[in-house]
Amino acid sequence: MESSAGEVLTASRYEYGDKIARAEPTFCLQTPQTKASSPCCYRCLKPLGSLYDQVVACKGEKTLREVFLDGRRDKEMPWSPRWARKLQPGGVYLCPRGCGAAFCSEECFRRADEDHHDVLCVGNVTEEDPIYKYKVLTLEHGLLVYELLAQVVVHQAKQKEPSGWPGLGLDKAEGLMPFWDYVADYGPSLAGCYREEVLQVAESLSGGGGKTWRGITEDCFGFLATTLEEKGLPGAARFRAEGVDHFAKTATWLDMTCISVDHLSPAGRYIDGVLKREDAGDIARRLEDAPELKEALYVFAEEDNDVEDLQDYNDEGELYLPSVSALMFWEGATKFTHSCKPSIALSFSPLESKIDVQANHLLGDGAGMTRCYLRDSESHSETLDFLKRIRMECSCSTCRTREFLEGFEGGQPRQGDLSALDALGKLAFDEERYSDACELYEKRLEVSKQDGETWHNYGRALVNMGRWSKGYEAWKLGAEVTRESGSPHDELETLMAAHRYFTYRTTDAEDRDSAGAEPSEEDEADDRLPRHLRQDAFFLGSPVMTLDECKEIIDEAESHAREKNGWSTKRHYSVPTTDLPAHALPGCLGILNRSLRDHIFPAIASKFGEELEDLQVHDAFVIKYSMDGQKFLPIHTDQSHYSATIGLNPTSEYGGGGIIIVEDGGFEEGEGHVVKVEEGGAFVFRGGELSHGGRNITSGIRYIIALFIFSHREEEEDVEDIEEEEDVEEEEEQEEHHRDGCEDETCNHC
Ligand SMILES: O=C(O)CCC(=O)C(=O)O
Ligand SMILES: [Fe+2]
Repeated sequence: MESSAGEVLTASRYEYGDKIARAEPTFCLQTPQTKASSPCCYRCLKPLGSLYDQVVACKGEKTLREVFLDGRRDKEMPWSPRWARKLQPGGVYLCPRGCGAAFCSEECFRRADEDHHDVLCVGNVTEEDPIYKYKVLTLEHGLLVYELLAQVVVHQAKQKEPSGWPGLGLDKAEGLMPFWDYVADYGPSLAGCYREEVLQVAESLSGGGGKTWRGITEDCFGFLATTLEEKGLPGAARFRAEGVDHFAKTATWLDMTCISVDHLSPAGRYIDGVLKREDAGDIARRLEDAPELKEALYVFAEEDNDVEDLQDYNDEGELYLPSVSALMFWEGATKFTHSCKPSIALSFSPLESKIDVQANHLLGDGAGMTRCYLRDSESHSETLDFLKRIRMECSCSTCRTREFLEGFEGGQPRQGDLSALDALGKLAFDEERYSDACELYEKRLEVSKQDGETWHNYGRALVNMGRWSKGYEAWKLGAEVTRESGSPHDELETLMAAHRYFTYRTTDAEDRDSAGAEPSEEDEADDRLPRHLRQDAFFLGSPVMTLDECKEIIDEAESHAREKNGWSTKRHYSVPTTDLPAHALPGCLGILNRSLRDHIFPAIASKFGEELEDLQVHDAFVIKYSMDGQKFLPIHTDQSHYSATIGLNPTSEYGGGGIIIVEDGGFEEGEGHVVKVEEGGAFVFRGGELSHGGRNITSGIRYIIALFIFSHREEEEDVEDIEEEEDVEEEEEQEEHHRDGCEDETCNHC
């Protein structure tokens, strides 16, 4: 995709999370509630000023002018995160007409004026002016979407030719319901950041207040039309002629297509960062010299607590941190085909003011980029009904799968159906709709029991759903039937070999007692890890293998690679590592099995409350990072409940390297915590949950053993949870059914 309009809508191959394109937002609007405490550019939504300015502003006690013009913008902060360097000290330009709008530069102000701000600015108008009245009306009712709409309308009315509203896809808007019906019917799907107000208004209006939604919209339309006429804009007559219905339908389309932005402001992120750091106490002490900053740290806590209390509140998510919420319109965002399981996600990078188009799941060659226009999940029939009204085709693969499976009506698929089952199964897998994938694979296995590839994929889908035991059973069964049929399946054989070779699974109490390697008290409060990771990761307190053993494993792996086919690069599907499976290295396997039994499993059991006999290694392999081979491993999550990295050579033998665990919602790519494991040491973490990767090495060689471990217990509980949830949902549905007064005599519920 090249242009900001997002014209090119097919992708080449992208993995989950890959950035496909970047674009500038067309129009932005920050909510009034967050404007004062988290000041951002009126046009592009970049945070204004320096980190210091932002922290001072977050108390909301000073006006923007006071914050930015008090001459101390560059004051140093006690902690300086890398991303803060991207903030622009001094980059604040206030609208010279005095409306209060603040911009990141004069250029941004000029461009806003060119687009719409010269008309919409209330800096030099009286209370009698229609545009003033428009703003008061929308503000009163929290109608942020009408404010954003005004920007689009003015921009369009400035054009001489009726070129269509920029990228809005008017044909789609025409088929929609006007905003007043949309609010009534689809209220819950409104953009998150202003739904509260709009729903409140909806409620008060339905209670018989003087005005109606339609009345408010007619007033808005009238004020705006008059303004365009008074300013003599070329498109004024056109706007008036299109009428209020059209205006209200476009509001609906804007609401559906705009991007709802909600993130911590720099001050919020800073405070969060301070509180997550081990040296928060130190930082707080240094803040004594900077009273404004100290106050800012405490301003969001209810009482005058100490730093430890604040840290606890923050860890529990109880501390309110200053944030930015806004609506954002990007022309390109209206052009994607709808899918209930969209292939892309749109997110906003505030420091650069860019919209990122990211892959939501694996996108194969030429796969269409799709976006979901419905904000909250609705029932499938409601979705279809809605799409019909906006004349959109449903490209949703869930629908296609349902239709296809229902087509069998309990019968068996025929030979001719197999390729369609394969294709839908692959699509479901790529889109991470694993239960659909399982249903499709099960259907296929009804007629092709000896198809190893289907057994393999079926097991993978189950494992990805967290149903480890069932997935393993599928692999085992698949391996048996394919072997019996005389055409064993390579990958199933490898998987079986891995399990046969890990023999440490002992329930022998004596063995367990002699192990005695549970993590010590010091491990529980491991100061090598930041606080927020300690629930999900730990270092083992003592070495899990000797230095000689580490060396023996490296030598064995290298000589295996020399004598056989080198290192493998194809063993892992989405994030390929340069590795050798542990079960191909008999010496390594013996050492590892001992280490698992004596050290690693007891430690996991104790730290995460597991039973030893529930733990099972799913995969274990020696990885080699080198300058002329694999240098890093992209950010990912593992197919595991717990993952472990065992260091095999000293960290002094390579530059860079280590595991990087990234924080969700980081301001900067690569922001995260780096963990380095010394030879013989081990680090264990929730590999299926924490996003992590192998950090780039800059010199030398890094050898590790990576382990993927599952727990049978977690799976059982997960399945129970799902079943419980389903029960609750069914109960709720039944209750609703009764409330609605069912009149069907044959109804099963009544
Ligand atoms: O390099 C590391 O320590 C991490 C390896 C890893 O994440 C993996 O193999 O899945
Ligand atoms: Fe990993």
